[in-house]
Order: sequence, then structure tokens, then C-alpha cells
Amino acid sequence: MTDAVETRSLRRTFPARAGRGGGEIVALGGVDLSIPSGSVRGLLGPNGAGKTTLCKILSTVLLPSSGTASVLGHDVRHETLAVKRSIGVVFGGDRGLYGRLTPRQNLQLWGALYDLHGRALSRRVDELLERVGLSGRARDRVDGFSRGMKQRLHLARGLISDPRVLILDEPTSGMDPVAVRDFRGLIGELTAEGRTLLLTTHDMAEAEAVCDEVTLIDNGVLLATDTPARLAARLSTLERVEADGVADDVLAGLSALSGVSKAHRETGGRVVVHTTTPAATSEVLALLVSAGVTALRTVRPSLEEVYLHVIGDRGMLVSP
Ligand SMILES: Nc1ncnc2c1ncn2[C@@H]1O[C@H](COP(=O)(O)OP(=O)(O)OP(=O)(O)O)[C@@H](O)[C@H]1O
Repeated sequence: MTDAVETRSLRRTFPARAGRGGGEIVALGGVDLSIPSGSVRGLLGPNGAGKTTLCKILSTVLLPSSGTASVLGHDVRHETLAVKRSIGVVFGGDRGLYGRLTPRQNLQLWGALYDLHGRALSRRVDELLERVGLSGRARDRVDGFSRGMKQRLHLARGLISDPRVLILDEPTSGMDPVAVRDFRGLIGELTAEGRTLLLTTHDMAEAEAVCDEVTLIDNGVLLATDTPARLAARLSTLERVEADGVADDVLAGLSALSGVSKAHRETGGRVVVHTTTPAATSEVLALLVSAGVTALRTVRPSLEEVYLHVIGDRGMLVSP
């Protein structure tokens, strides 16, 4: 598979503000990123990690200080127009929407900027309003819209030029659960059409649900890229076993096993055993089974736990 987005040693700095001792702020410190065509990549990191800077460079709003970035093989510095034609950007909030206009007018205006006119534009606008579930509100003013409805309009706006690559910045913030479910369906449709998606989010459940791979970024440096499941598997130290119907003496036996960091009973009676190695997990399971316990399961760390672990304590990241 070819890469839809590729960056090599991508660096972006900003001059530090006066009073901060001069110098520079390193927003991106030499980033190598490859996103395969047709995949959904999550970009996760705390505030100030460099996510927006990266998205801005890919959408040609900002120039790199050094290094390269390309979209569908087009260099962001030298082939700006081709990159602009390849990419759609969906930023959240009120930015870029005209409150006094209807969603139809907003999309018509935006489409005109992409050289769409007449019937082709009308057809495209209708199709997109339908796609994001706003057809019924096509004639209402946008300033009366809820945040979630504005998010959906943003998405339609990002799709107006039929881009092959889509950058989505916190796309579901403000959406209600039904809209989020529909949005996830839409993500599936967009990738089935062969589009590549890069989405930044603070919602780990969302990243886990929709992303093929997730890249963790902090301080302008990429810390890890992998599937949510494999990222979680790297942290076998956070694996745990949950079991019901465990007698006290069996619980004591579990606590005494080497490789068990913690074994306790929760309020409802369920026993939770934290292990530090896959071998210890096997031993815990064997002991439980030999004690006649059948209601048990192993639980892998969630993406949220992985995130907190990696961002909170980078030294704990285990190489594959
Ligand atoms: N125009 C600018 N001038 C000076 N510093 C900037 C500018 N834009 C970004 N930065 C700095 O670069 C770093 C990365 O910022 P960036 O906005 O890319 O982070 P982010 O990961 O998108 O954060 P958030 O989740 O808060 O949106 C931060 O230290 C930020 O203060």
C-alpha cells in the first residue's frame, strides 16, 4: 500500500515570546510519519503536543522549518495547489461557518472557493447535507444550530471538494451519542471509498473504535505508532484477570504468586488480579481453574490506560 501522508524529519519551531528568554519553541522536533492510503490514523497527545501544527503543515496553512511533508506524493512546500486539492480539513467550533447563513448557503460559498458552480455544486451540496443528516435543517440559520450540528456541517464542508485525504480535528466534540454513532458509520463509508483519514481526538474510546492505527505524540516527538490492540499488548504489565466466585483462601493463594502485583476483591465480590508478565497471567488462570472458578476473563489495558502510561511516564513504554 502506498502512503497517503508522509513526513520526514519534519521540524517546526516558533520564536519564543519576549520575556521567555528568547530561543525557540519546538512544536515538531523531526517527525517521521507514514499513513497508508485508505486507513484511519488517530493522533493522540496532550495540549501543546504538536498535533495542530502537524495538521496545519499537511494542509499547507503553515510551512515546515525543515524536513519534508507530502500528501499523495505532493510536497507541501512546492506543490501547494495539488496538496490543497487532495486534502479536506475539518476543524471544530464556530471557525469557518457563517452563522447568518443556512447550511446550504455555507456549503455553496465553500464549494465556490473550490471552483464548483451551478448544478454540479447544488447536487454536491444536497448530497452532503443528506450524508451528514442535515437535509431537514437546510433552510435554517446556522447560528441556531447545536454544537453537534455545527460539527456535522464542518464535516460536510471538509468533504465539499471530494478530497482523498481528510484531516479531522476533534470531530465528535459536542455530538450526542446518536450523532457519534452515525459519525462512526460515516468514517467507515469514507474509508470504504478509499479515503485516508487523520483524526486528532482526546476521546480514547473513539480512537479505539475507529482508528486502524494510533500515533502517540508529545512535545513534538512521536512516541509510538501501532494498532490500539497492539499498543495495549505492549503493556502486558497492566494486564489483569477478573473472576467471580473466588473463595478467600484462593484469593490469598493468588496474592502469593510471583508476578502478581495486586489481587483484591471489589465491592460487588469480583476478584481482580493484576499481573506483571504473561506467564503470571497463565499461572493465575491455572490456579483459578483448578479451584473450580469458571467465571473469569483476562482484561487488556484500554487505550486510555496506554495513553496515560506512555504520556505520563515515557520510560514505561516497552518496545515490541
Ligand atoms: N503561532 C504560534 N506561535 C508560537 N508558538 C506556537 C504557535 N503555534 C503553536 N505554538 C506552540 O507549539 C507547540 C505545539 O502546539 P500545537 O497547537 O501544535 O499543539 P496541540 O497538540 O495541537 O495542542 P492542543 O491539543 O491544545 O490543540 C505549543 O508549545 C504551542 O504553544
